[in-house]
Amino acid sequence: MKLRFTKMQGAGNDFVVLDATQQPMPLSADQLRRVADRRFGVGCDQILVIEASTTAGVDFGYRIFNADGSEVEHCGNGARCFVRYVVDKGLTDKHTVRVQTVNKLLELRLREDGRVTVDMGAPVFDLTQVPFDPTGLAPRLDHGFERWSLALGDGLTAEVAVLSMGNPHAVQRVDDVDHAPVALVGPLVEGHERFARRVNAGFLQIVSRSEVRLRVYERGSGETLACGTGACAAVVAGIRLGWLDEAVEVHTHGGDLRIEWAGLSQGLNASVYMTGPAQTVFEGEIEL
Ligand SMILES: N[C@@H](CCC[C@H](N)C(=O)O)C(=O)O
Repeated sequence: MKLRFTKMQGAGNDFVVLDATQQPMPLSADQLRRVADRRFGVGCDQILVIEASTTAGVDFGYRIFNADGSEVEHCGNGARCFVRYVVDKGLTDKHTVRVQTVNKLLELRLREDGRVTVDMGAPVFDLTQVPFDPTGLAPRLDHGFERWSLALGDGLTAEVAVLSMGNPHAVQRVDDVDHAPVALVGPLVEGHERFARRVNAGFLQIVSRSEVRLRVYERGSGETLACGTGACAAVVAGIRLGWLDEAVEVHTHGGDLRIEWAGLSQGLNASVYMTGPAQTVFEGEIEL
């Protein structure tokens, strides 16, 4: 079977985008892994599948698969590439589109300067929804928000803030992201037994109240150059812990994202807004 694809990237988080608006594209987990493989396939962090929608007020369906073939709920950088794709391909003439993921309705806006702003929805702090099991742990509280000490084995621990942006995140503060042990600690947090569906592990360096640096070891894909939902989760955690103001520039190894959340002034269920780049890299066809 021949598969036509578009390769895209947002702040260096890269995607294979598949158009399933005309016909369904039921790929097996093996086929998804092959597409994502950087040596035997196209290579990407995530595969994004664009589907037609039959729901009133919803323009498209949006399915997301990690490089390991697992289907996930949300992808922030992917959402920006999504709107760039449907506009560039003429699948819509709207510059604000509404898309349905497996658990969220997102509004994506293509701006005049080519960047994209996404209403990422409200963060979720209910631990059962992350899901995270804190049984037997005593949280450390700052400004009323918890951080949990996770035992990682061999005397290692990580103190993480836990929340969901539709997908699960555990954010820890580090002094310097360049020297943070992401390759060692990332997988231990990602697969920690307290996270029943695994978790994205964020490493956050505070530069000032409006500027941070971030690395994320992503569930199902390993460390990526940027993670949009990870940036939202890290900024929301930093705001709740009293470290950050409501608008924050996030520097990742792949580019910069702007994250805004007015949760302390407008209520915890205020939406998080993310703005950043989205680009097409090339198009092609792969035999599966
Ligand atoms: N790169 C993404 C997140 C993709 C999904 C994530 N790995 C998960 O399993 O939840 C982003 O930009 O948000």
